[in-house]
Amino acid sequence: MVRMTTTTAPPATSAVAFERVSKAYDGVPAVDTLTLDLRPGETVALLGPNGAGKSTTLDLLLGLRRPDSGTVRVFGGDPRAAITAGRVGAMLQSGGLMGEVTVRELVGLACALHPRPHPVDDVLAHADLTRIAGRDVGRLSGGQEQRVRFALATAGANDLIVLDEPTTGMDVTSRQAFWATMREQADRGRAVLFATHYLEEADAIADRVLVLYRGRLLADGTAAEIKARAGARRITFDLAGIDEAVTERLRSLPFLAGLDVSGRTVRLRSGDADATVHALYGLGIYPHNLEVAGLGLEQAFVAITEAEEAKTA
Ligand SMILES: Nc1ncnc2c1ncn2[C@@H]1O[C@H](COP(=O)(O)OP(=O)(O)OP(=O)(O)O)[C@@H](O)[C@H]1O
Repeated sequence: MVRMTTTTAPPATSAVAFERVSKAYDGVPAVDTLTLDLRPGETVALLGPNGAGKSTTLDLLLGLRRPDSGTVRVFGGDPRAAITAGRVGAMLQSGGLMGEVTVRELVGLACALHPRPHPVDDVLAHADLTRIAGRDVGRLSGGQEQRVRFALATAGANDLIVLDEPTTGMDVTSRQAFWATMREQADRGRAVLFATHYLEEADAIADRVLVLYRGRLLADGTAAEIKARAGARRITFDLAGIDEAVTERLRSLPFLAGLDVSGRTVRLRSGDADATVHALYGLGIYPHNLEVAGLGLEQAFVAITEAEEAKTA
C-alpha cells in the first residue's frame, strides 16, 4: 500500500478505525487486511473498480457484516453501539424504500426514530424535497429517490455520514446541491465517507482519497498526491536518434512513473514534470515537439491499478 500522508496511530477520537480487517465470501477475500482511520470533519472518498470491496467495507463499518478477523471501531467502540446511539447516518444503494407513504411521512418516521432528530421541515429542505413532500415515495424518479435516501441519512445529528455512490441517478444540478449540503455537514465537524464511481467527484469533494483494489488499500492520500504517485503529468517528445543507451538514460530520469518509446516518439509519465524535463536536458538529451499534459484522477487511478495488476500477474 502506498501511504502518501504521514500518519501515526489513530487517535482516540477516530471516527472510524479498521485494524487489519479481513472478510471473505466462500474463501474469496473481499476485504484483505485493511487498516484505515477516519478523523472527524474529514471528507473521504472510497474509490475502486467493481468488486474492489467498497460495499463490503461500508457494510463492515455499519456492523451489517462481521469481519472474519481484525477489528472495526466506530467512535472507539462497536459499530452497532455507534448506530444505536444515533451517531451514524447511512445512505446505501441496496434496499427498497416503502412505497405507500408520502415523502414527508417517511422522512418524518426517520426523524421520529432518531435519538437526536432534526426538524422534519429542515431535513426536507436540505434534501430539496419540500416541493415533493406530499408525493408517494413509490412514484419518484431515480434521482428523487436518491434525495429521499439522503434525507433519511441526515434525519438527525450524526457524527459520521456514510454514502454508497450517493449521486447515482441525480442530474448535474441535484448533484452540485447534494455536495454543497455534504460540505456543510463536514464543516460542522462530521466525518463523511463516500464510495463513488465519479472520480471527478472524489477529486473535487474529498480531502482524502482511499483507493481500494481487490480488497486491499492501494493508496491513501489527497487526490493531488494520488495523481502525482501515478505520474500525473504526461510528457511527450521526439528524439532524432533513439538507441539502447538513450533509452537506458531515459529510465534514470527522476519522478518517472512510466516510459514508452515508439519509433522516434517518447512518452513519459512523471510525478514532477519540471524536474523530469530539467534532468532530460541535464543528460544531454534535447527533445523536439515537447508537450506536457495533465493526467486526471481517473487516469491516475487506472495507472495505479494497472501497476498493481502487473505486480500480481
Ligand atoms: N454477499 C456476497 N456473497 C458472495 N460474494 C460477495 C458478496 N458480496 C460481495 N461479494 C464479492 O466480494 C467482492 C467485493 O464486492 P463489493 O460489493 O464489496 O465490491 P464493490 O467495490 O462495492 O463493487 P461495486 O463497485 O461493483 O459495487 C466481489 O468479488 C464480490 O463478488
